[in-house]
Amino acid sequence: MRLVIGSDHAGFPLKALVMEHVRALGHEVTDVGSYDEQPVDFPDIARQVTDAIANKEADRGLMVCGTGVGASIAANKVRGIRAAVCHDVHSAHQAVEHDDVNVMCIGAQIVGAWLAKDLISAYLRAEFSADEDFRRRVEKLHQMDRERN
Ligand SMILES: O=C(CO)[C@H](O)[C@H](O)[C@H](O)COP(=O)(O)O
Repeated sequence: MRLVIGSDHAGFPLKALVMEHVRALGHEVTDVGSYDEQPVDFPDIARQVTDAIANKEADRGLMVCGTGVGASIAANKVRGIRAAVCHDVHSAHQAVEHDDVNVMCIGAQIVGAWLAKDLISAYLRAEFSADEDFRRRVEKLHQMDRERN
């Protein structure tokens, strides 16, 4: 899978740690920053992550900010993006299986490196279910997207 990964300053240390894990799992990673702990606004990074997905340069995204909250709010502003904060392994795979989440957001102030790696493994392993109930619900999300101003 082609993964685009981004963080703000608060997420940078954890992003640096987990990137190696993502590559070790055999995925291609594009890092859109930040590249150090200088303050940067998470919406700017979210835009780069979501652009890569919208332009089909990446299949899914991963964002790391302090809590994951700001990153998910920003990413969800973009058509076609279904972002979620996932801080437990069950949510990390079910978000994809049921809701076709394409940007997982994690908080570097909330989870440590080992849990982050487990969350990312679960997220990247998961695939959107063929179950018609889940497909119908996500289609309704697409419809809401189309109706946005
Ligand atoms: O968690 C975040 C947004 O939901 C951000 O990463 C920041 O940690 C948070 O906004 C605090 O900002 P600060 O500039 O790091 O104090």
